[in-house]
Amino acid sequence: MHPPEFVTSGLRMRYGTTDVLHGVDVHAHRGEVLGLLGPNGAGKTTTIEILEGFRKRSAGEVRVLGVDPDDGGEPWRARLGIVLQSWRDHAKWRVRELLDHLGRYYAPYGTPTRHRPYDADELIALVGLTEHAHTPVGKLSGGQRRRFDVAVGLVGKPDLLFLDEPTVGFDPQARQDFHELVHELASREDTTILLTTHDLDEAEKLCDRIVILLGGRIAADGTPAELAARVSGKDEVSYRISGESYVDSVADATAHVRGLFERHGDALSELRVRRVRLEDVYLAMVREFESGARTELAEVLA
Ligand SMILES: Nc1ncnc2c1ncn2[C@@H]1O[C@H](COP(=O)(O)OP(=O)(O)OP(=O)(O)O)[C@@H](O)[C@H]1O
Repeated sequence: MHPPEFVTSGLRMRYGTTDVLHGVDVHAHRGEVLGLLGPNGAGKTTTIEILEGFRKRSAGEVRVLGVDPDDGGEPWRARLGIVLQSWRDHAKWRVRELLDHLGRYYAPYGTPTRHRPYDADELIALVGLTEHAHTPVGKLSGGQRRRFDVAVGLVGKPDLLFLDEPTVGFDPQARQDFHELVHELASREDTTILLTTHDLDEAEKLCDRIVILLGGRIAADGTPAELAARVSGKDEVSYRISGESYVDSVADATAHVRGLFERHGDALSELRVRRVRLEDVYLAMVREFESGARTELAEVLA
């Protein structure tokens, strides 16, 4: 197997006297879509900015495309694609013009297998902005602007793409288009993608693997199915019998439903089975973490 496209080991970050990353070990292989989840302030952006070479870490080992980001030169930078949480300049440039302009920076870094940059029109079509190719960037709507941000991140045909909350402000159609785009980039272009999102359904759909960061520490790392299995036994079966409502938490919903029919037959109605979703696991972990943090604080204050 190839070495990971990026890897951190014992990554620590301290702002002033506050530690925000306490030894984070995370990696992704080529073509993998990795989701970095966690509540506000967990350290996601800090982690991404260290990988991008925008922030100097306090301690730990980091390799991104085989290079320490603190020493990354232009050829290294040209292989990264970055979509920041917000980016507000270039208002007067038009969409096509600006992509064309930015694309030129990447031209010398093309390889026989990876032509750089993207053709501007192809890229504009890919993010669904063809109708706005000649609109000044400052006149795009919020969601259109976000599509444009994604195009800026992609223009150099990156090997490794960082997406920090890429779908904020997307309407449902834009969201679905974007999900298809991510799948296509990972499968057809072998692009490795690290993304943060607060939309758990999106993470479940998009990510091959998910890392949950809580208070600057990794609380979980696994496929969406592996994480959901952590609360296995918790499929929810709800139903009514003779007007009374019931909700059961069960390991094997099929067997449970069979038993219900055997015992109650026609008296059973409004049967629903709800499988465990990533959101349930995530919220349970965040609640557990927060109650632990409150206990710790109470102990300090006592
Ligand atoms: N430049 C800075 N100086 C001091 N503290 C900072 C700085 N940047 C971030 N922090 C702190 O570091 C912690 C982690 O912030 P970070 O932005 O990495 O979180 P996040 O997980 O990306 O959050 P969000 O979901 O809100 O984007 C927060 O407590 C934040 O206040």
